[in-house]
Amino acid sequence: MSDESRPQPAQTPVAAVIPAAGRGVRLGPGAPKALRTLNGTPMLIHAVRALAASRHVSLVVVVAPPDGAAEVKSLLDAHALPDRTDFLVVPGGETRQESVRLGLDALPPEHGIVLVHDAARPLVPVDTVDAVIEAVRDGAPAVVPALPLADTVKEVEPAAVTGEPEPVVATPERARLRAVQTPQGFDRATLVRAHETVTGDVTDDASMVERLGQAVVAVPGHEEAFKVTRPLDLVLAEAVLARRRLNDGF
Ligand SMILES: Nc1ccn([C@@H]2O[C@H](COP(=O)(O)OP(=O)(O)OP(=O)(O)O)[C@@H](O)[C@H]2O)c(=O)n1
Ligand SMILES: C[C@](O)(CO)[C@H](O)COP(=O)(O)O
Repeated sequence: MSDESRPQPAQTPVAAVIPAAGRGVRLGPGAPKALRTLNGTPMLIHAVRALAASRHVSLVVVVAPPDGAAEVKSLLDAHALPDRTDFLVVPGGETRQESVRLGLDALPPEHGIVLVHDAARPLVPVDTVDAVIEAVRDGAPAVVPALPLADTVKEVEPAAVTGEPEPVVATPERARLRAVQTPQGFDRATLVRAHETVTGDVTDDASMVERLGQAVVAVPGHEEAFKVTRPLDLVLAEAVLARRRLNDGF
């Protein structure tokens, strides 16, 4: 068993890095995605509250749009957030990978467990956050929340021009596939090493740990942890918030 796969002491502090520096091109013209509102509250604030709802998370590092750190600081000051949680804001980079690395660079030394959570997944339930933390505490160097797929997936030869027919080359066995969400949880040393070592295009942090040859495990994700990517996702997110309000009776 490597150093990184030993169970973590129960008191190991947990920090969350929230990359929020993306433009949201697929959502269409407007403010940077994390600053757009859902039922009147910026998506980023929903995401920060979702992570700070875990009593294990003692620090949230928000990675703001490169020229938006001051605006994000003001937003955090203007919204009610738990007292037990500290907040830091740092400017982000050109890619998600770079933004996460800038967030990691800002972490104080004591946080041995790090969650990385997309600002674009504002409605993740706290039970999902806690399940990820628990699996890291139990000794997994990297943990992803994941769901089975509803659609059949095809591998294609991508067309040079969008909209042109694409030859299908394979159909992976759906029962073995999972759609991966965030927060992804890590033993901090493992995640830092992954960001120092792995180069090239990646779409999530756990795949960087896989490239180190370290184990990554999946725990059950949640439908409400979906990523707000396209305009219809905004409609779904506001509907989820409305349903929560009804269920909470206010
Ligand atoms: N340079 C970047 C790019 C993305 N992100 C963050 O990474 C998360 C996942 O990215 P995605 O959903 O793709 O957001 P965008 O990059 O904003 O979307 P798009 O690709 O449509 O522009 C988001 O919270 C986004 O803000 C980031 O911090 N820095
Ligand atoms: C990290 C992620 O949310 C896991 O599903 C996803 O890969 C982010 O992709 P994006 O294209 O940066 O939204």
